[in-house]
Amino acid sequence: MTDHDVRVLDDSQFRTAHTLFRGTLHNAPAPDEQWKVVQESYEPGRALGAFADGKMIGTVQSFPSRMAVPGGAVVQHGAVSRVGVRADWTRRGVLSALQRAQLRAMRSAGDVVASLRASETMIYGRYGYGVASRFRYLDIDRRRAAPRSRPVGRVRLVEGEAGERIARELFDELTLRRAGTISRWPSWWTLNVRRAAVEQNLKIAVRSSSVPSGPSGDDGYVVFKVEPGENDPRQGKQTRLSVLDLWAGNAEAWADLWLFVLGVDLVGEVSAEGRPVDEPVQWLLGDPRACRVPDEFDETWLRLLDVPTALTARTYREGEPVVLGVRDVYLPENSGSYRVTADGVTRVEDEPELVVDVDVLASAYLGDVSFSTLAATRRLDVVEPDALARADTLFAVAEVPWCGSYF
Ligand SMILES: CC(=O)SCCNC(=O)CCNC(=O)[C@H](O)C(C)(C)COP(=O)(O)OP(=O)(O)OC[C@H]1O[C@@H](n2cnc3c(N)ncnc32)[C@H](O)[C@@H]1OP(=O)(O)O
Repeated sequence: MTDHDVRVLDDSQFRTAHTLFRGTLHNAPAPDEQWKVVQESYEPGRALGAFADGKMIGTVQSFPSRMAVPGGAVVQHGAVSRVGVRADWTRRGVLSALQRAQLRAMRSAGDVVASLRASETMIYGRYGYGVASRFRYLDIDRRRAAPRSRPVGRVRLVEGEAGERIARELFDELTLRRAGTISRWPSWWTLNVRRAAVEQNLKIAVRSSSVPSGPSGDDGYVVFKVEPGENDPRQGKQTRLSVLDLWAGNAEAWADLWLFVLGVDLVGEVSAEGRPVDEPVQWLLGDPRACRVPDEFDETWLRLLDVPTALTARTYREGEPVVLGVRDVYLPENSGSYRVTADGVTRVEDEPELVVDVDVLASAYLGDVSFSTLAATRRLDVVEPDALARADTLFAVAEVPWCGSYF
């Protein structure tokens, strides 16, 4: 018997939930103007609240989305966000109750996977979420960078709603190719681009090739902002240009967009966050040391909600089969043995050769970490030692997973 219960919220309760969540991040309630934009991002049926004595004490929410998995298939995805429990109710099992209800609700709604960005790394593993992609920060000393080439296509600044419209169209065209990328929901753009465009003076530059490929010829964009720094007469103006969102349909467009931001005058440093770990920006530069990687971070915390469907959705490399045993406490119907082969996956009664908790399977699922690494760090049970090499071969991917959308 608990002293709280969990319910699906109706739209009259969304603002209370949002205020509660902001409070758990030590932020004041959203002012009315901001709430007008934020409320569109609450989806009926996807926001839950925990209640005690008739008062909301915790909340979780998810956005409807899709995610690309290795091999190119796209699965239904719940993007979990706005998780918070009031400070006077923490460590009494409220989040656990919310998670139990949310995992069940998302699975029932047909979400094959869920993902989130974790405020702290100790929270979500117990609920079956595992780190499945990483991102990195870049800081480029623009005056030292000495780019090796010049743009070969055309990069133009597009202002106002036209810029956002082109960026959205290009994003929809270019995402869901790399494993781990997700579709964005309409309010993502309203909150992260339209509102920020006004508040933070965001700029959007669009790249087109000299030989048009698609109908518009546009094949990439970058959203960035420039924060003027102190005017120090010894060093010139230390102004920072931050790359917030950069997507390109091909290598030429990618290089042109980076060369464009590196070419903006009166900027001391070009920085970026949330970039893929395999992005070779330093190779564009005459002085590769001008590009520093100050940090690498966990990005996607992935939850396989429907393990058989998720395992079947991705492809596998040529190799000998392996039998994986999966343990899932919160969604026990996922527990069992799965025979993974180059041709697909079947549920079996065989004894497993490797046994993983569902959060560890999530970490291996997009290909970011191998079973051998997980075994070496004591994250899985090895019944049959030579199964590790077989699992590594089957799950290997050519390109590291990356999401590139913060929520
Ligand atoms: C996707 C996102 O939105 S990320 C944002 C997450 N929200 C925040 O960080 C806001 C501030 N924090 C909070 O609101 C709360 O502390 C929450 C939501 C993180 C946790 O809520 P709680 O109701 O305290 O969690 P609950 O009591 O169910 O904890 C379950 C277990 O997780 C552990 N746990 C929960 N939070 C943490 C934490 N931050 N660090 C370490 N362990 C934690 C608890 O100790 C407990 O362990 P036990 O089962 O061994 O006793």
